Formats: sequence, C-alpha cells, structure tokens
Amino acid sequence: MPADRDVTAQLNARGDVAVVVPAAGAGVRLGPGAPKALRLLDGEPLLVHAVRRLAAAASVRMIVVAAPPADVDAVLTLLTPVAPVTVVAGGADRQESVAAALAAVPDDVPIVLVHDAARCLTPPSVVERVAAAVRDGADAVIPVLPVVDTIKEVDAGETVLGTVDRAVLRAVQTPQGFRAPVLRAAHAAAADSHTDDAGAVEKLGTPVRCVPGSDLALKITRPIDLALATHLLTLPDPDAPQAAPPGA
Ligand SMILES: Nc1ccn([C@@H]2O[C@H](COP(=O)(O)OP(=O)(O)OP(=O)(O)O)[C@@H](O)[C@H]2O)c(=O)n1
Ligand SMILES: C[C@](O)(CO)[C@H](O)COP(=O)(O)O
Repeated sequence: MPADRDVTAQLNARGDVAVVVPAAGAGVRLGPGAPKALRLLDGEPLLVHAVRRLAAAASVRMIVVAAPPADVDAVLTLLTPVAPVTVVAGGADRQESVAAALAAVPDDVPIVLVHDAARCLTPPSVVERVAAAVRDGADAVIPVLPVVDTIKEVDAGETVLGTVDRAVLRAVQTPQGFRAPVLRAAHAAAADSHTDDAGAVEKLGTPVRCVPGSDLALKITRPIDLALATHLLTLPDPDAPQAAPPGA
C-alpha cells in the first residue's frame, strides 16, 4: 500500500482533469546528485517548475505526484506553497510510479493526464490543448513534434540497415491525456513495460491522436538539457497575453 498525503487536495473544483506526475526517478543520466525532480533549475526544484505550470491550467482539478519513496513528506512540504497536491510513493520504474499515482485519482474525474516532472517547462497551453482533444472525443492524446534529424536503423554492430522515412515519425512528449477508464484499462492490461502511457493504450488497439507539442516541453535528461532549460527560462512566456499593437 503506497503512502499518500492530502488525498482530497483540489485546485479548480469545476476542472475535469487530474494530472498524474511521475517524479520518482533518480536522474542517473543527469549525473550524481539528488533525485532528478528535486534538482535545481534557476534556484527551484524541477518539480516546483512543473507543478506551477500544471496548476496554472484552468482545466486541472487535482495533481497527484509520485515522489521518491523516501521523500514523500518533503515533497508535500515543498509543493504546498505552490499548489494543492496529493503525494504518493513512486515505484521502481516510471510505469509503476504512474500506476501508484493513478490509484489516488478518484473515479469521478473524467480525464487523466500523465506528465513527466522532467518536462518541467511545459506551458499550460499544452496541458489545455491535450485536455481539449480528449474532451473533444479522443480516447488518448499525445503532444508531438516533427523529427528534425535523419534517423538510421542499425544492427548490433552499429552498421546501418537503412534510413527511416522521418516524415512519418514524431517525437513524443508529455502530458499525455486519456479518458480515465481507458488509461486504467491500459495499465491493468499492461503485461510488459512501456516507455510511455500511450504505448500501453496502443496495445489495446485504441487509437491515439496527436496534437502539437512544444519546444519548451523538452525532457531534462542530460546535463546539457539543464543548461538549455536555464536559457529557455529567460525567453518570453509563450502563454502571456500579447500586447495590443499601437493604435489598436
Ligand atoms: N521509478 C521512476 C522512474 C522515473 N520516473 C519519472 O518518469 C519521468 C521520465 O523519466 P526520466 O526522465 O527518464 O527520469 P529518470 O528515470 O529519473 O532518468 P534516468 O533514466 O536518467 O535515471 C521523470 O519525471 C521521472 O521522475 C518515476 O516517476 N519513477
Ligand atoms: C514518456 C516520455 O517522456 C515520452 O517521450 C518518455 O517515453 C519517457 O522515457 P524515459 O526513458 O522514461 O525518459
């Protein structure tokens, strides 16, 4: 039974979205240090940046964070000034962490989004775009970007087998959005591991719809991503209202 805290925490009572935030990873590829979600970007933990942006999305009713098991109380203390959250203990891999957080989402929330804490600069507009597509009738929705590199398939000896047609490829981000029963069924049926939640839904034969992602939704994985994110924070907020042109 996972530990959990503040299971009634709510943001916007009229919102129809619960966001599940897997944040229990170690961050091995980032190098030695605290669990990745607790490492600092511009003086604040990645998780604080992520939750602040989720809480700014009007559709979001509740946020459930899967934290490193040893840090459940510390994460609740950290996030309480940022937004009302529920915090549960994460699992051994991302899939287990998502399942633990999903278990804390009440059955009356119709839409569930799954969002990596590591994609901590994702703007609220992407959250709303994904939620809107689910509300519009899709069972499952993923934010994507076109692939900009040429992609080669290789064999075990690193010899090229062929060039993949990148026009049919997409780089997949989070938040990924689902009708809640679809996500629950996919997790219940998942026999093997999947690197994203839409992958489990695909295995059920359920169509997954793509919507545009954002360069700001990059996943902080390696040290260079932290450097890039530090620079991205200096750019204008893409969701800020545009100033009216002179004379308008
Ligand atoms: N046991 C785990 C592993 C990962 N995650 C979360 O899943 C998201 C995507 O994972 P990734 O970016 O690969 O994070 P890490 O697993 O921490 O990275 P690494 O493989 O470098 O350790 C992150 O927000 C991470 O905290 C999680 O909740 N529980
Ligand atoms: C869910 C995800 O962010 C979509 O791109 C990605 O699959 C996570 O993969 P990771 O290996 O756990 O970082």
